Amino acid sequence: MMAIYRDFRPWLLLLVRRRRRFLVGALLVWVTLIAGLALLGLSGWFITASALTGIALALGIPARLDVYVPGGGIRFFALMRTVARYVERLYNHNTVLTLLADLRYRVFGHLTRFDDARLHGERASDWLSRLTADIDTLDNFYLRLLVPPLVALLGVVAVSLFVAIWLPGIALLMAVTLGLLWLVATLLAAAWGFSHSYQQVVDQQSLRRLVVDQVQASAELMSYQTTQWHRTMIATQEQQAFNNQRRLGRKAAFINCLVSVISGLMVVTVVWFASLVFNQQLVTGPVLVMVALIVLGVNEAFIALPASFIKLGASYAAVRRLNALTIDSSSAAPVVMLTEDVDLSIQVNQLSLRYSQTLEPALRCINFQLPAGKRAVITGSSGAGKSSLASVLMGRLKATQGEAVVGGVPTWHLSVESRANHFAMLTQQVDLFDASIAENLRIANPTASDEKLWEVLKAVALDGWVEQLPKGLTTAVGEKGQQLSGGQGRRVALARLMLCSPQVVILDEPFAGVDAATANHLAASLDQWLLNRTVIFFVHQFSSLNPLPGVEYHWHLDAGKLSQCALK
Ligand SMILES: Nc1ncnc2c1ncn2[C@@H]1O[C@H](COP(=O)(O)OP(=O)(O)OP(=O)(O)O)[C@@H](O)[C@H]1O
Repeated sequence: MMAIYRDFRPWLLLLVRRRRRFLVGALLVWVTLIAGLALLGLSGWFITASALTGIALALGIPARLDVYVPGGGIRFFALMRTVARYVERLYNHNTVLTLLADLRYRVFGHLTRFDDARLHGERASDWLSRLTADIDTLDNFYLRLLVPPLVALLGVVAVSLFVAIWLPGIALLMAVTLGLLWLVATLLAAAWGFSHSYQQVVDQQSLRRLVVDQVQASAELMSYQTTQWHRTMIATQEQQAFNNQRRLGRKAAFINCLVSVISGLMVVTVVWFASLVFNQQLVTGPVLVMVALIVLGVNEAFIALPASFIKLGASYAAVRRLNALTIDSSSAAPVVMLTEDVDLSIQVNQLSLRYSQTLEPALRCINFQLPAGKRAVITGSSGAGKSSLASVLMGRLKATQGEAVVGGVPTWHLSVESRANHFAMLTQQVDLFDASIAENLRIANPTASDEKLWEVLKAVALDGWVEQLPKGLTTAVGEKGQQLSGGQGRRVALARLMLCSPQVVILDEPFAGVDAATANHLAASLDQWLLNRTVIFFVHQFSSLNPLPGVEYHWHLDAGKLSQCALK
């Protein structure tokens, strides 16, 4: 129980920050409920009183009934109920959207502090679940799990006090029974459905993963003739999820049935006791009907409780997964801004890196210095550690030991803004958005003119190709740039890089996927653009096929160890 509270606590604290909104929202729900009960009770009283007065007059017994006050009261409560419900819906939806923004802000805030290894360590479908389903589950928390039980409890107090004016004994019976009903609809429902609703989230997550794999790897599954095997896995997982859901459904139905039986029995008992009191002429007929109707009406506050509380386990599963993000990002580094006129030389001291899931370090005790405005090349075979070193230099990965210092500041400690303003990197895996060529280029510089876009496209030898496309710059590149060849995608990414003005540039395999003539063209353009910038090229081999312009230093990486080489 304590562990559950501990896990929910940070998210409840978010609600506490908005406590005024929360309380006003709950008050509006309560006012709507009370207006509904008053309308029901007063209407019952009025109809019964009118009928009895009519019968009395028909029998020749003198009788009198003021129809104006109760009639006015009925209109007042009917209006109040409608207005309160409208305002409550408006206000509480606004609260939920505000909460959603708080939740997303908190989760995205944690994500921005992750390094590359942590971000890539999770599957895309898992991130999708966390950013959509988990947050949505939590955002239901306020409207389904906090406000309704509070309003139901306050409703019980108000109704019991009201009934106690005429029938104190019956009011006590009602308060006790409704209290019991409250416990059944909240705590019992939550405890009973906890493991199943928790499992439901786990099952959905597994299903989502399997289905995303099936779609993304459909070509491989088909070529190895394993599509059927994978489909069977999905079907098995689906069956497991169905079975669990069925069990949860049965429990929910049982709790609902229990709530209906208890509330039904309570209504019968109240009417029975009230009729005994009526026989003793301690209470009038209209009051008896009014009490019976109010007791019937108050059940409304309990109807939705079991369905919400039986899913507490699902909220808990979502909270635990989101909490894992908070814990992971708690080692966040302080953020330091680089001043504008700082000398951006690169200095690497005793730098080592080991990924959490590996035994061997990817980088071992690396030392080198690159003066500002100079160009270097770091070579290494596949798996030697080039991309890892590039990520550490960019401050996207935290070194296990030692540090990479740029402009006198360890890169890991640099603010996102400083890195964006001063650094640029062409990675091996380029990311293009499902947008037009122009939109993909303008990510680097939203105000760049069409002329500027054509200029950088020319620098990467793509101008001719774009010119002959019917839609030119507005041609869509497809999801992840799938409508471009690998080499074209990399050149669009390189052109995008050339639209910014970084002082430190890291180019990981800049000529991969292009022929020798295009590589020479790119080298000439880069030579011009890289003027006065501090540059490191990462390549497998440094040869005539790899025309790296203006390089003055050459280091070689071998199994994470760096050694200096003579320039040929
Ligand atoms: N996210 C990761 N988690 C665990 N190990 C990793 C991760 N990324 C890289 N490694 C490991 O670190 C070592 C260096 O990898 P890295 O990608 O830096 O090499 P590379 O020289 O860039 O290779 P390539 O030229 O093939 O891209 C490899 O042994 C690799 O398996």
